[in-house]
Amino acid sequence: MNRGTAALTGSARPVRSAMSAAPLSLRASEMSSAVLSAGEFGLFAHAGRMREARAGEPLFRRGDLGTTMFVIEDGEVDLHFGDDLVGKRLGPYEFFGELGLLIGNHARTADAVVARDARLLELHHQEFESLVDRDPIMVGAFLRRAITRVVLNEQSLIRRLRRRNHDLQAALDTLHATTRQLNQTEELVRTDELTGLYNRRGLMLHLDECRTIGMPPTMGLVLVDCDRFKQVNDHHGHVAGDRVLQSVASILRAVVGPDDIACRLGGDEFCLVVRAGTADEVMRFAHYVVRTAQSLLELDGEPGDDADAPPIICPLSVGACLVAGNADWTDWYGRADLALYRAKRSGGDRVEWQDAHAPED
Ligand SMILES: Nc1nc2c(ncn2[C@@H]2O[C@H](COP(=O)(O)OP(=O)(O)OP(=O)(O)O)[C@@H](O)[C@H]2O)c(=O)[nH]1
Repeated sequence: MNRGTAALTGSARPVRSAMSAAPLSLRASEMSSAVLSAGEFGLFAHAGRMREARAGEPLFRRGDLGTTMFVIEDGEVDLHFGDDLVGKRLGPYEFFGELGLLIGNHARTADAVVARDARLLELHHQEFESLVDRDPIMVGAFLRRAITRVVLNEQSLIRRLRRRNHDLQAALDTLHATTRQLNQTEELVRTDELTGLYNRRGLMLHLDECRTIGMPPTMGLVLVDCDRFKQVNDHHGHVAGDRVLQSVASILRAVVGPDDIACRLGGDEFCLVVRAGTADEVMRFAHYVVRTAQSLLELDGEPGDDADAPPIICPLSVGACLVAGNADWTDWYGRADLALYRAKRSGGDRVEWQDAHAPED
């Protein structure tokens, strides 16, 4: 055991006067100082042991149960508190690990590693107790200082954690706002601007999503195309044409349930993808669309109306079919398009059905 007192009395660098001289008049910053006075160092050296430590040598690790305190006589020691907490570098006459000394078997809160070759005084729990008789005033003052330091450290930690919580909350809020914006953007990308229905991209993405969670064995596809729509544009202008397209969208929106999709594929072509297991179910959707357009046309052309007023709707041609859930869109569309083609060729304003195995004309 190296008591090291000779080294202390001459070389000790008193950072301020002995604590016992005026402990009560000290400011909080001084009360929390981790630097020993020459008197304290000399007293502790009576009971503790001096030891040499090489740069890089670990003195203790976080979580180790400690019963000793260290004072640096010469050299430097780094304390790492882990995570993103700021570490500390301690120099001559600074002490650390005092909770191990005061409480005994206290889990270390930092890794202590020698940063520069050091000469250290190590003081054990029981060794410290033996100093109480030797100089109770100085020991009392040290204890008061050590406790103040612990309390101030705790308070500073709480403040840091509060700040970090606040920063985290702010980061979460930003994240939520960004997610909301992303969702809105994604919604816009999937939506047809004129009608508010899904656009072709939206329909494809929706079908992809349905495929990942499992498609029903059969679905109904209702392909809708405006009849002689070009004439509406040519006679009444593009704005009137837009209004007709919006009316078609309203009819489709009115007929779909929560599991169905109404989509504007492009131009004057629309479709419904509906949950259906039979031809009758699909045909109900198809007839509803054509008949609603017919009813609106009748209203539009009532006696007394201005014959040259822009129309609110135009006749619609519809091709309908049942499709297999595991088939792809090209197959679905090809089949419904055959029926639509027949409806157009027959003069439009009607529904045609395409059976799975019917001869294709
Ligand atoms: N107003 C308006 N017109 C559009 C829009 N998109 C495409 N069109 C027009 O829709 C018309 C479609 O013409 P066609 O494909 O010949 O269709 P149609 O006149 O209905 O002919 P059939 O289907 O054979 O009865 C074209 O004149 C396009 O310019 C749009 O967003 N708004």
